[in-house]
Amino acid sequence: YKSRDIERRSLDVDGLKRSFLEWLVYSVGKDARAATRRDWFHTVALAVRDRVVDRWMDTTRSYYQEDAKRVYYLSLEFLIGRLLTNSLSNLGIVDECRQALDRLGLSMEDVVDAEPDAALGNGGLGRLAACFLDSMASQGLPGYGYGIRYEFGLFEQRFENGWQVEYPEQWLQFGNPWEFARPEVLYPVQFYGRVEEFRDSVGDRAYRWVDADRVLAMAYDTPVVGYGGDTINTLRLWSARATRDFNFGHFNDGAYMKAVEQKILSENLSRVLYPNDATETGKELRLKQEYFFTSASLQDILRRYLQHHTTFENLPNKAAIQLNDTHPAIGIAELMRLLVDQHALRWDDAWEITRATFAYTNHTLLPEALEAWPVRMIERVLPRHMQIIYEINAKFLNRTKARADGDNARLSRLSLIDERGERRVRMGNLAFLGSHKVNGVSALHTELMKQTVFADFHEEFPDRINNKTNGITPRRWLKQANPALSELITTRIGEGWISDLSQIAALRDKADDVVFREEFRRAKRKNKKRLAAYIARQTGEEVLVDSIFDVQVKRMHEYKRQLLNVLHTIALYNEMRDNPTVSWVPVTKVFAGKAAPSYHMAKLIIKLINDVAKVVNHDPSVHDNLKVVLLPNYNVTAAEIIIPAADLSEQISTAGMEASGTGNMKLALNGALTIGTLDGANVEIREHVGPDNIFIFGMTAEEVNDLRASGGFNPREVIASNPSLKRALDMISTGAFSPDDRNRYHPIVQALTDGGDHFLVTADFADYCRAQEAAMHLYRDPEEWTRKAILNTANMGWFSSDRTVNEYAGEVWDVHPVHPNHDG
Ligand SMILES: CCc1ccc([C@H](C)CC(=O)N[C@@H]2O[C@H](CO)[C@@H](O)[C@H](O)[C@H]2O)cc1
Repeated sequence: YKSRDIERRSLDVDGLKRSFLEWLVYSVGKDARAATRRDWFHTVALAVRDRVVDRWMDTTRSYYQEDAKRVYYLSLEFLIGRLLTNSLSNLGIVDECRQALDRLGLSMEDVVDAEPDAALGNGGLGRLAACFLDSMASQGLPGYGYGIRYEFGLFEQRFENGWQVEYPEQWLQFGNPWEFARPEVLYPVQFYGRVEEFRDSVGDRAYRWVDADRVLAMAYDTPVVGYGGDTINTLRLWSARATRDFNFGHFNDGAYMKAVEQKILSENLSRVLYPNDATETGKELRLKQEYFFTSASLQDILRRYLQHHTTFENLPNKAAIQLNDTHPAIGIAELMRLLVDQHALRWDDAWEITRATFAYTNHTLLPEALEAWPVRMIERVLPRHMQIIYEINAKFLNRTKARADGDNARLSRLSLIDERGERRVRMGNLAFLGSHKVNGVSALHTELMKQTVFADFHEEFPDRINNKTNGITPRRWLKQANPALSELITTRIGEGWISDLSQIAALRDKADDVVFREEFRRAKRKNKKRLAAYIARQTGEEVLVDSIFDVQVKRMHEYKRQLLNVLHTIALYNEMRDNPTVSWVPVTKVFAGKAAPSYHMAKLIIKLINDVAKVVNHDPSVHDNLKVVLLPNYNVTAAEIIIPAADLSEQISTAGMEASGTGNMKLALNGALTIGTLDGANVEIREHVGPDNIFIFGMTAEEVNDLRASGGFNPREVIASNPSLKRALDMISTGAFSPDDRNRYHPIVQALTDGGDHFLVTADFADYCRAQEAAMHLYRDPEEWTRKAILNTANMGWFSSDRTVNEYAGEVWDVHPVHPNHDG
């Protein structure tokens, strides 16, 4: 059915204006005079939905009609951000909407700013999932996202006296106009209970999971508008519901809290996102969240499949399930349970189908981030799954034993169970074993996976590990975030680059075009003015627009080495104070990023940056030559303001520790020059932009490994031999930046000295300063700087997530674009 009222779907200014007024009055229930910015946002969003729903249904209908193979991206995180500009831009009606609002006396910016970020993720992994959704829809691939509809997303970060303080992020407070509640899509999910063994109809041993607690998973669907609006895919997020909202028995006994206890406890499952982005907490509720959304998603996937099929051997040809890290890896045991216990398949058949259906992406090698759930906990929370994991392990080790010829150390490394100390289930091993393909997220990372965490598995299954270097969507991260540069590019090479970023290479020869360079600089300067205004609003600091904007924006983590940047900042500060007559290149150090609330060292680094900023920004002896700002509450929307304004992109992690990075890609695409180590995707960025257009420094991953293995590294020696490093560290340790608490930074200084400087900050300091000087020196030559900046933008085409998802589609998922027919 399609509404005959074509008005409702018209994309012209008048049609939009009328829809806005319709929705405001009849849905938001407000008169234009009384409407708030938020009311107008809801109104515009509802009107945009009208322009989406029909094509959404056409898309889904086409998938059914063609019984197309679908991709299911299972992720505990989707860092979506705002959706209004994205939807308008992908539908191609941004200007029409702006004009319609204008005629109503409204500014588009005000309406856009009223939308809260959907911050359903921590950082890289969550944002990658969101970029992949945009790319799958824009490439016409039948891709579904499955996750959790957290009531509270990633916390709001505020600074109080320079310290990070977390506040609940209530994104749903005023409702979410983009989601469609699906109360009829409801699945039971069980926890606890016990397993009963029985003989099935043919006398075979069978198992049933009984006396378990039940929670209901209810679906909320959000349309994913592809570029051009041809394909509109679905993001299905699960919300926990109690099987019984209210217990009258308890109520009648006056036990009011008990009356709603089950409801509260059940709904806790989708209450809040765990704010750790690289340290597993081992909390039972986290395990239950992982199982909750995975079980509901698999039940939904099988229901959809069984609408066209009666037996399961075809499942791998109709569904590709991607595990976004190990967080949904329990899904392997869950699919086995559904196939064996509920659909009575033979074990081996079920295992073949499971392995052929799943694929797993690893996003980190950090030991503390690799999930390993206590056997005792899984036995209690998911008793049947623990049995199944044991069975999988037994069959695997029996099969492997022959090949291991007595190398028990190897067998115990391969085992799904870590027998050392408290017995734990290695979720990475389970994910690897239960998948037909396993990938890393950059060329270097994938090689390191084969050499370290999965070395034994790589030997066992030499053709399973493959590389899929990350990417970013050029729609949000260039077209929408940087209209100044996008319009310039489109005027020069047309707009094909938006859906095929490889076309941006046509800008290469524009690097030598002095006029284009001037226009490129003007676009950058416009973005820098916008950021300067944002910095003033957020921190009160006035920064010099023509200073070099040296940007490090990412989660706070020791391996990302914000500390190395701070030490350089202090060294530069000292040099400027020592040489006030020198004509310095003015520098604005821009930091932003959240620390996991329980990660105290990261929170101390935040305080240090704020303390250094306080001293430097108010020291008249360096005037405006150096400003340090730490912007609060870094999220997708803040990134869209900061990234287009950056001149220098800080990608300075200890080599071998950043799996890929994606901020590095966004910054280079927006014309920033990278200063970085040969880590993660920095290696491939250098290959594409050219070694002359990037500032590389520091040890390679191999050198880091050797140095660590040698055990011979003594940071105190390095510090003693580097006066500017020593001076900077002495200032920190003597309270130069914390006169109110001189020992505040003892833990940091300790970690960098006697603590062995695990992240090799002191070891890379000198070379980092050399690279910084090279960058400052080049910045004195705007023409040469701009030429290199243009060559960065022009050579970042390969880092589009369209390329990445097409590689997955061809080499892992075996899925093909479907072109929905919209003239149904
Ligand atoms: C169990 C707690 C936890 C939560 C999240 C994670 C993520 C894997 C951390 C993460 O976001 N990793 C980042 O993933 C990006 C996308 O592939 C990469 O670009 C980053 O290098 C990587 O740090 C690990 C552990």
